[in-house]
This record gives sequence, structure tokens and C-alpha cells, in this order.
Amino acid sequence: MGDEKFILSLDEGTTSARAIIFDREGNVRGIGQYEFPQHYPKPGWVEHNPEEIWDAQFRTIKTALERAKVDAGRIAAIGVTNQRETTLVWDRNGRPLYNAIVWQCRRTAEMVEEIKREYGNVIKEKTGLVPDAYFSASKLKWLLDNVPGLRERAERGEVLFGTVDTFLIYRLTGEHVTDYSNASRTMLFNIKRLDWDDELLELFDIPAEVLPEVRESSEVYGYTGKELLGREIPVSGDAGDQQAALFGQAAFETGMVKATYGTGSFILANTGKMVRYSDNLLTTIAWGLNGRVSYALEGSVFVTGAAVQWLRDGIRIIEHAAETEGLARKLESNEGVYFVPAFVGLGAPYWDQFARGLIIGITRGTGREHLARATLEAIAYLTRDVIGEMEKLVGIKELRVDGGATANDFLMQFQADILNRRVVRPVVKETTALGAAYLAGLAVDYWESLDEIRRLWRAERVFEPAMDGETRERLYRGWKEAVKRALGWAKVVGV
Ligand SMILES: Nc1ncnc2c1ncn2[C@@H]1O[C@H](COP(=O)(O)OP(=O)(O)O)[C@@H](O)[C@H]1O
Ligand SMILES: O=P(O)(O)OC[C@H](O)CO
Repeated sequence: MGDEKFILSLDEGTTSARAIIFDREGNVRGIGQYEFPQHYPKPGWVEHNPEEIWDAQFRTIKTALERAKVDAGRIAAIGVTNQRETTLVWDRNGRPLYNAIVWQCRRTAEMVEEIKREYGNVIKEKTGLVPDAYFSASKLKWLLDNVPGLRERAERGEVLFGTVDTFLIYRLTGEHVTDYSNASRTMLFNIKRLDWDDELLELFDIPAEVLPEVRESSEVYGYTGKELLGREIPVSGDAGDQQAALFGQAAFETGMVKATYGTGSFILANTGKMVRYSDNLLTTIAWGLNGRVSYALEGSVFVTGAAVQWLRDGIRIIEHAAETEGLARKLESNEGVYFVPAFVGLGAPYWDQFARGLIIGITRGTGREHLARATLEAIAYLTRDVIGEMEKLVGIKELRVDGGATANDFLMQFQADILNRRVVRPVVKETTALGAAYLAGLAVDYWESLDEIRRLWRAERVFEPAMDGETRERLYRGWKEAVKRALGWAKVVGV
């Protein structure tokens, strides 16, 4: 139909930018995806060039429109979702003043260790976060302290700070805004008062002039300049990628949980109006919508799909990630072999930067099928670790899943078995982009209500738990023992 309208979703991830065009039923009508370079100026440092992000993202829009065979005039609204925490500074002409410091970058780890000792509890109380170099605050302080002239210019009001959503929206519309979900990852935002926190700004020495205005996740922030797409299109959705995935999974009620299995895994539980604190999980804002904010508990697991990549590119026992499934199925059980993929330490719920990878239980009969199986099982055990913590605070019935590794049916069934919960895989796997599209579409009445979105969400396959309780707990006990042996290893060997 010549007059059918669509929503364009921009999903700017850590390694690639994507643009996806969705129709009213939430179907994918066209995708553009381009990778952009990663820069590692020193060991442990990770940067992106903002111009490279922008170029990749802009090209994806053109490609997605071409593939969907629609012109920009038929885009009703644009939604933006992004790798979170990554920190950028630019001037009022939109010119970047330094490379983006990526969420994975460890350059401020020591600075944060010091601050954590004295202010750890205050920061957790105000922001919901376990102080870490992962979040934006210390990265922004580093920029202001280390880029010549930046602090003086910032004090004169010439410098704008933002996460990637903010940079893209500024380039698209000229507005300097972010949403509650992204603001909650900066470690500068008070998640109860819903405002930038003066005490934290002082602690990190951040002039308030650089901060974006914090808005709801679904409202019109501005319109694209005509020179970009030939049209003024409303930009009306913004959320961090993990929160957008929760929204795309239609996980609107308290206790609904999603897990995204990519390079790492991010598990989020909606806690509704309640700000729940856990020692080992993050408290974060899910989204701001219709005048109120919803909260979530989050478990961030740094290495899951990346362990499968290691089997492929590191020790080269497979050629494609999907081969792990057939290999794992060759065995009746793990035969006592466990793999703890703590390549960069362990995130939630262990938070041990000194843990290192470990394979244990090897015998003369151990082969690549054992390693493949142990890798997939580890992904499921790590998810159970997080869900176990969440269950102390919210009741959980089932797990909605998305991301690359959910294509693996062995993993999904094992996940259901080890959680003793239903695991549900949706028809549309692009949940992150879909979530941002829904947020954008709701703001311009393309979709009417959460009820309508709830109805659009459909399961492709449900994995029912089928393992007996004794086996489940025996396997999981083995995992916990293996993890114990991996903790603190870098300290033991002094590397
Ligand atoms: N069939 C599969 N079985 C297990 N892991 C897989 C499979 N297909 C992809 N993966 C893993 O999923 C990850 C890619 O998922 P994706 O959602 O694209 O991640 P990201 O957005 O983090 O780049 C890779 O780390 C890959 O190893
Ligand atoms: O770019 P992704 O999909 O790996 O997501 C990164 C997370 O948002 C980091 O917190």
C-alpha cells in the first residue's frame, strides 16, 4: 500500500549500528547494519570515533529504507536505542571534542576504587549502581581533567556531554536530551528524585552546564533537519538497549524478566514503581512513560556469547557458533566438565575483577564436545545465578529471551531445565530495536496503548523445564564449586 506508514528504529550497539523499519504489526520490513572500528589506544582502553558511529548509523538508515522499499516520507517517527554508558563530549555545532569512551574501557578503574571506598553506599543509594568504571561519571571526569582546555570551555557553556543516544538525537534534531533509562547509567542521576544529583556532580567535579535535559522515553524530542532525510520526521523514542529490549518483550508488569544473550548477557526484571536494592545486582530505570517511571533490577554478565566466539576464534574447535549445539547433543551429560568463562573477571552477581577463566573436570576422554557443552551450560548457569538473586526480591514465572545465542535450542532447553522455569522465545528476535520503535510509535499515536503492544508480542517457541530436581541441583552445585575455584585467580598468580 502506497500510503502505509512505518517506524524507523536506530539501534547503535557496541560493535555495529543497525536501522530497522517496522510496520504496524511489529514486523521487520528492512534492515541496514554496518560495523564500525574499535580503537584500543592502550591496554584496557576502548574508544569509538563519534564520526565513525554517525557515518555507520546514517548509512544504515539509507540501506534500511532501500531494502524496505519505502521513502523517508513514509516514516511516521524515529526511535533511538544505544550501547549504554559510553561517554561523549561535543560542541554546540555537534563537533566531537574527543573520542567516545566506551562502557568497557577500564581507564578510570583506580579512580573509582578510591571513590568507592568512601562513597560506595551513598552512590548505591542515590543511583542504584555498584560504583564501577563501567558507568559514565568517571569517564566524563577523566575527559574534563585530561582533554586540554575542555574544563574551561565546559564552564563557559560550550561543551555538551551525552551518551550515544544524546549524540545521535543532537545530530538528528539539534536538541540536547536523554531519557531516564540512559540517565540512570551515568552514576550522576538520582533515580528516586529523578534529577541530576548535586552532591555527585560535586564529587566528580562535573559542571552542570554540560548535562542534557532528561525526558521521558516516549515523547517528541525534536524533528530531523530537512538536509538529512529530506523530511522533518519526529524523533520520539529513546532508551538504553537493554531497557529497550525489556520493552520490546512487552515485559510491562512487575516480575516480568528478559535475558538478552549476545556477547555478554543482560538480564532485567521489571520491578514497576518499586525501587528494589540488591547487594549483587544493579537497580536501574526501565523507562519513563505517561508521567511515571518504571524501575528494573539488572544483572550484567560480561562474557557469554563471547565464550562461544573463543571456541571458534581462540582455540578453533568449531567454525561456526551454531555447531556447539550438535556437539553438545552428542553427550548425555556434561560428564563432570565445567567451564567458567571469567575472561575479564566476573560481573553480576560475583563482581570479582580478579576471577579468571577455568575449565575443570577434564579426563583423558574429554573432547571438543565436552568443551562445547560446558560453554553452553555455563551461559545458562550464569543466568540462573542472576535470576536466583532477583527471586529474593520479585516473584518470577518465566524468562523471555532474545539475542544471537537464543538460536541455540540446546541452550534454551538447558536454560529452562536449570532454572526450572519456562523459557519463551518470541517471533520477532530484534527486540531491542522493536522496543525503541514501540516507544517512538506510542508518542505519535502510531500505536495506541501498551495493550495493543502486548497483543502484538507472540511466542515462537516455549521451552518447558523437563529436568528432575535432584539432577538440576546436583549440576548447579557443581557449577558453584567451579566458580569458587575461579574467583580471585589473577591475584593468586599475580597477573
Ligand atoms: N547458535 C548459536 N549458539 C551459541 N551461540 C551463538 C549462536 N549464534 C550466535 N551465538 C553467539 O551470540 C553472539 C552474537 O549475538 P548478538 O545478539 O548478535 O550479539 P551482540 O549484539 O552482543 O554483538 C556471539 O557472541 C555468538 O558467539
Ligand atoms: O552494545 P551491546 O548490545 O553489547 O550492549 C551494551 C550494553 O548496553 C552495555 O551496558
